[in-house]
Amino acid sequence: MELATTTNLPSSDLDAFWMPFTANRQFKASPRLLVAAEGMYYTTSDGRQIIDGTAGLWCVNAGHGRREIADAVQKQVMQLDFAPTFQMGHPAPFELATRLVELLPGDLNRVFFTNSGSESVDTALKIAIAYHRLKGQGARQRLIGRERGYHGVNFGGTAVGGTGANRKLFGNIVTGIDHLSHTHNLEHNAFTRGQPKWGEHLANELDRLVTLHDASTIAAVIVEPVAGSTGVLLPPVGYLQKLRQICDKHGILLIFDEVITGFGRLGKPFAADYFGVIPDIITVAKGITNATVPMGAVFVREEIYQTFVQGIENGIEFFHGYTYSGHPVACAASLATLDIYKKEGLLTRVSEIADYWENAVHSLRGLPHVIDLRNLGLVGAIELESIPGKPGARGYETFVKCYQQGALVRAAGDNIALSPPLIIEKQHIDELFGVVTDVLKQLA
Ligand SMILES: Cc1ncc(COP(=O)(O)O)c(CNc2cccc(C(=O)O)c2)c1O
Ligand SMILES: Cc1ncc(COP(=O)(O)O)c(C=O)c1O
Repeated sequence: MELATTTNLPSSDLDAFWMPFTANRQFKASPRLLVAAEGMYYTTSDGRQIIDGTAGLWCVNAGHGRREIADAVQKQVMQLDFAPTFQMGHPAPFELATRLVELLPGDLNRVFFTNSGSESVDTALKIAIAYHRLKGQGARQRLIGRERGYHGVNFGGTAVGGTGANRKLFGNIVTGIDHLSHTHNLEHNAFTRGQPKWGEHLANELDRLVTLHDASTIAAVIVEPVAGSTGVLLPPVGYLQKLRQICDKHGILLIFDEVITGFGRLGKPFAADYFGVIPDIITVAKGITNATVPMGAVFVREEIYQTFVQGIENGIEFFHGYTYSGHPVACAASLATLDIYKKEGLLTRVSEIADYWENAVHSLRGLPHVIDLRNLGLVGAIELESIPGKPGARGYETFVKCYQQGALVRAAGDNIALSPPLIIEKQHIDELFGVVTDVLKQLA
């Protein structure tokens, strides 16, 4: 089968696909199509090579076109394309779960497989509520998220998420939700290299919510250790540690949503390792298969799992799951991905290049409309001053101009987020920031 390599798609062929998180009319009037990818580069439908500054969508950690993963997927499809894991099984998810928990800190020993980050988040939230019920504390149903948080698009993740645009069309889909303040503050932390110094005290808001609702009604707090989708907000020094302490004090479960930070993004296997804070539950997706096949997972502490299996007399302990939980082909892709991470040291490689990356990010200071620069590990953000009355317009213009001039970046409002594959070399960093610098200089 010949793969499409040029954009000879008649415009009518663009009609049927309802694109996610996209201005469909604007895109279809001037489509940006990628037709191939390898290593650090995409090939556009008009034959241009552009550098991937976003690892696709924070997910192609090992770089594009990995033959090892393709071979593993092909072999699995021909050997066992699909088998159910409801009251049935096949070897791959058991092998993968064992491999995965070896990477986790503490006693996060058990893995529930999903198909996405959104499914991982909703699974984690259901586990938290059910856990408390099984412990005889069924009143603990409140879930606490954070402003500007992103936890996917299923009902639970939307409800605990903190971005108005992602919530306003859907009303009050889940009750019993509250939010902590976000931690972004330009007055105190602008242009900070690494973790901001101001803001630990914001974690104390959790104590205020406990006073307001009473701990007996609160099941869990869910945060992204580094908030990605909103434009990269970093935890102030001490903030996550404070959240952990307050959760422990009140018997509240702490959930780290590591869909972005998981699998080496910060220079450690997980953000939990990087910050030295072990949550009760971790959600992942994206890098788990290097984005080759959709997959997610939820890691839970041993005591949570034991509460389920001991809390139910006999039979099914957790009435939850997806047709494709532990899908053979997704598992094969993930096992091959973990092999690459191990062989190439990608779960810790970022620590070797983080300083060079940091200097590249902060080299943008003083360019037109740049009001903040943020970095940690191999994540970066450029905050641009909004055009009055047109929030997001400058970010979108920067994204389109970067695409036209040779780089894929991510616009989150007027923030430009950067999160390249972890295989990036210094010459790629120079290329990426060369394009970004040129584009920023062109901004009116
Ligand atoms: C922290 C977090 N949690 C959950 C999800 C949902 O995962 P799925 O998409 O696989 O259901 C995400 C996904 N993160 C995500 C997805 C798409 C775009 C962007 C962006 O930065 O614009 C970020 C995420 O970043
Ligand atoms: C009617 C119906 N809806 C939804 C689902 C859930 O689909 P998935 O398991 O892919 O989440 C199923 C699964 O069997 C189903 O039969």
